[in-house]
Amino acid sequence: MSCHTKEPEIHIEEGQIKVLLMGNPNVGKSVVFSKLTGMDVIASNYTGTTVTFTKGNIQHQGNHGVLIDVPGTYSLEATSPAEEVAVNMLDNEKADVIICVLDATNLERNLNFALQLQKYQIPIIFALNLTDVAEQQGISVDIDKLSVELGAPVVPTVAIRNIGLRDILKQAWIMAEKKTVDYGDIPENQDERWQRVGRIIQQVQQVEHRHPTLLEKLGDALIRPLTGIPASIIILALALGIVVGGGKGIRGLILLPLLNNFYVPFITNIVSTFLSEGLIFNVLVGEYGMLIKGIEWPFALILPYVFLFYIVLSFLEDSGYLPRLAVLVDSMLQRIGIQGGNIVPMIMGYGCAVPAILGTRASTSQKERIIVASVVSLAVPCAAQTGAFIALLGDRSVLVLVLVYLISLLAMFIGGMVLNKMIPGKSDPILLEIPNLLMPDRQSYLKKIYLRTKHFMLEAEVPMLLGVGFAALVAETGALNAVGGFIEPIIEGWLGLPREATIGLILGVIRRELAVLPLLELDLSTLQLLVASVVALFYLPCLSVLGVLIKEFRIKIALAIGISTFFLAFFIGGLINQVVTLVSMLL
Ligand SMILES: Nc1nc2c(ncn2[C@@H]2O[C@H](COP(=O)(O)OP(=O)(O)OP(=O)(O)O)[C@@H](O)[C@H]2O)c(=O)[nH]1
Ligand SMILES: [Mg+2]
Repeated sequence: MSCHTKEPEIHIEEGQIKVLLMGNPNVGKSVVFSKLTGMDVIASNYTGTTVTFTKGNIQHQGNHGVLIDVPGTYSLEATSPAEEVAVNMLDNEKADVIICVLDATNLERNLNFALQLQKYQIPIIFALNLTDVAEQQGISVDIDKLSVELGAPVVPTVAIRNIGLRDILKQAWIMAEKKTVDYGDIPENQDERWQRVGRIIQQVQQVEHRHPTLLEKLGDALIRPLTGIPASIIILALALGIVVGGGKGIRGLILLPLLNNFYVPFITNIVSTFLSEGLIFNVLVGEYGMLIKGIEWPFALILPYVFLFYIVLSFLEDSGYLPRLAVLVDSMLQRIGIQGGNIVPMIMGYGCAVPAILGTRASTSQKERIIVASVVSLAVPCAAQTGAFIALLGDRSVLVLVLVYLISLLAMFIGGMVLNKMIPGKSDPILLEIPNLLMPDRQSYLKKIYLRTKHFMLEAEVPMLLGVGFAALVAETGALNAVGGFIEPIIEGWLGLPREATIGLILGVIRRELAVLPLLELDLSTLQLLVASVVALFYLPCLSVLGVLIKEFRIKIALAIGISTFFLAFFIGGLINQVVTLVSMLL
């Protein structure tokens, strides 16, 4: 998952070979890519992790080449934008070699794809991956026979442990030398192909019937409603407990005391030795001081939650739990016109909406993509905004905190149903693939958490500093009064909030959590907290989300999403204020 969306350009120099990494979804291509290139790309245990291509450099004994990580695809007739990327790469890139990764625990389906690839007449090396999991399941494959059947080298690999990868690299150059290949008779149609696959499987694969492992039993239990639903409730509650409780602990016990007892006096002292009180002094270390809030907000308030959220999310991703959750909620989601598989990008939206929206590329219908992207932009608070909500409400009113999240769920559901009715077309029923339940690989798990947290810090700190600086200027120069006076009827009349709440609305344009954080500095009643939080929840997708919406859909759709969330924010927030005020007057 990455918050930047620029697609790399492929540039090949003289003498370099170009290698495509292809295969069915979720077979370990991205792990192979990371290991061979040393570049960090995200790998997760579900279909559709990679939705665009990434290019990296490889070398072997002084030879150089370019390796391209491609989204997984079930067949060469693309059914989703992600698969389209893969098929286009094959058609247009003139690769010297293809490394086709096969899942040893799922050989039949993988071989079907392998045979389809052969018609391109490009040299192929097969990496028979996940052989560790296959072994646990009692599956063994005769590598030599498979290699003869496929007319190409087959290398057994365990990508997460680097096993077999050096061999793959060596073979890549050997095969690139061969300009022509001969795969013999390539099956013409699907039926012939499946028959051929069946014959190969009979020749090369042996399955020893043994008792299912504990992980396999657990994996099954998590899908069956009777055991799966209670388990999902426990898992989600546990996840919430870790993020909310853990974040609060880290913040209250470690970060805030450090900040208030050491950092703030220290920095205020330094600044006051150079500056006397005045505008610049206040912008730096005053109420909204850049050096105070610009550090406190991202590091002490938001970071603990973002960090813990990624610890939990990455675990759910790598274990293969998310597709299991998707099966359980499938019937609920069908009601709003989307398949269960879309729960994956939706859950990712609780981290950041940008990768969530990109993740919809794995979806097979444009209608579903728009529904998921809209719902995530409208009502799913990102990890940073969740941190801000907890900071604002955790101590003052847990009830409001719970209400905000219930309202968010309700809005997702209603929003989805309305869009389902509004947008023509229907979603294709597709069987969701359930991966093996895996124990996350410790090294890649930690790396992923590190990458995501680092990315958040880089992405959040600059806008946060600028935003805080802007807020300080506006507050110190009195410009806020001018703006505040202009929209007073809305802020004070309709929403019942103090004029200073306008700062949140101005900053919220930049990032979602900035719509919430300025409220911390105000003394709000419980009702005001609720109203302000609801407005902040729906308010606007942040700038980078708007950017990705424009890129992924047409600008018209991006604008429609932006404008509707904006108006809904004021409408729903105000409605809550007016209704509660009226009811309390009547009582
Ligand atoms: N046990 C084990 N796990 C593996 C191995 N190779 C990959 N994995 C895990 O399998 C999952 C899928 O890996 P990815 O690299 O994301 O798969 P992909 O083929 O890139 O998937 P898409 O991008 O969705 O097409 C991840 O959770 C990996 O950690 C392996 O050899 N053994
Ligand atoms: Mg991938």
